[in-house]
Amino acid sequence: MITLRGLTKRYGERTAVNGLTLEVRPGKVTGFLGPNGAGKSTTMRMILGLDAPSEGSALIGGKRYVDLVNPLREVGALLEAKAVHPGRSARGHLLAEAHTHGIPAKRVDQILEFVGLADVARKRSGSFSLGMSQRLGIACALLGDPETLILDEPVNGLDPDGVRWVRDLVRALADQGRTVFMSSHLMTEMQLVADHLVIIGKGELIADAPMAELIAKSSGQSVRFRGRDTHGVEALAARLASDSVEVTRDGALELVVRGATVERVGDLCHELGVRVRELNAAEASLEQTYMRLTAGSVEYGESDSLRAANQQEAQV
Ligand SMILES: Nc1ncnc2c1ncn2[C@@H]1O[C@H](COP(=O)(O)OP(=O)(O)OP(=O)(O)O)[C@@H](O)[C@H]1O
Repeated sequence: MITLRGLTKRYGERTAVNGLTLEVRPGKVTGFLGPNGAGKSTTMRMILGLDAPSEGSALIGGKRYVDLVNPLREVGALLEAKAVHPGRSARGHLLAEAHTHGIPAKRVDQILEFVGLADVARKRSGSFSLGMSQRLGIACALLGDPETLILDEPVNGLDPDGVRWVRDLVRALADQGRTVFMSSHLMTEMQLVADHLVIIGKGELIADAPMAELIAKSSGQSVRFRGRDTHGVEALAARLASDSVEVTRDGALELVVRGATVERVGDLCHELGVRVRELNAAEASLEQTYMRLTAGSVEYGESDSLRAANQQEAQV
């Protein structure tokens, strides 16, 4: 479990992270999202003791990183700018890490096999592609078999096979009861893998909720209707509009209805004799939810008032 309490980081006048209070729980994949510059990496660096908080605290299993007796065995991390000496081989790098932390060499070979780098284990890591470097970073994170994983953009640079491999890996790690905290800008990937989401913008917490709850809340009462003829579609649209329900046309035969339930739209179709091809509650994608929630937090985005409204909605 990772516990943040009022976690704040200021660089001079600039507040990169502002009063984050939240818990990242075991047994789940928690996605960490936010626009560029939102403060994700800074937060992760503070959890890992690489940056000192200006205020507040970041604890792993109740302890600050610096107080962990055997950090590599308790928390594994992949940070974007993983520093590996380019002249060192993957195996050499992992062996050095293992040696420092009392981990047997046998584990290094196991983990190289596991991440798919066994064949290139003795090559200079400076010659690695971005995807191979990511695998080496993941190997390093897993080396000590830690209870907590902190992964900054783990799928960055991976091909579709690699992306799927990371997805299955983080799922398995969470299913084993470990705490997995990962950032990514790839919304479709995050939607597939995360159970819970933490979203920040301009260093502040925007949302901290289960994925399903967040998406359901964002979709509101949106209903997608597809008719069989324009006459029926127009009759339904006119009736909904006269009842002050928000209706948007989406092509000749489709309507998106906000503020009415599927039952209500179904009843109206029955009443008006409108023929239906499709009628369902539309679920927003994570991408739509994310864009809406962070609209006021991107540097050249919409107004702060929209964000404030969204923040209120996101208190779920
Ligand atoms: N060492 C530093 N000195 C000064 N400002 C910094 C430093 N590190 C980060 N910042 C600033 O803090 C803010 C948060 O940066 P951070 O890298 O944590 O964001 P991020 O959410 O990880 O962004 P990205 O998605 O682009 O990686 C940014 O405005 C950044 O310019």
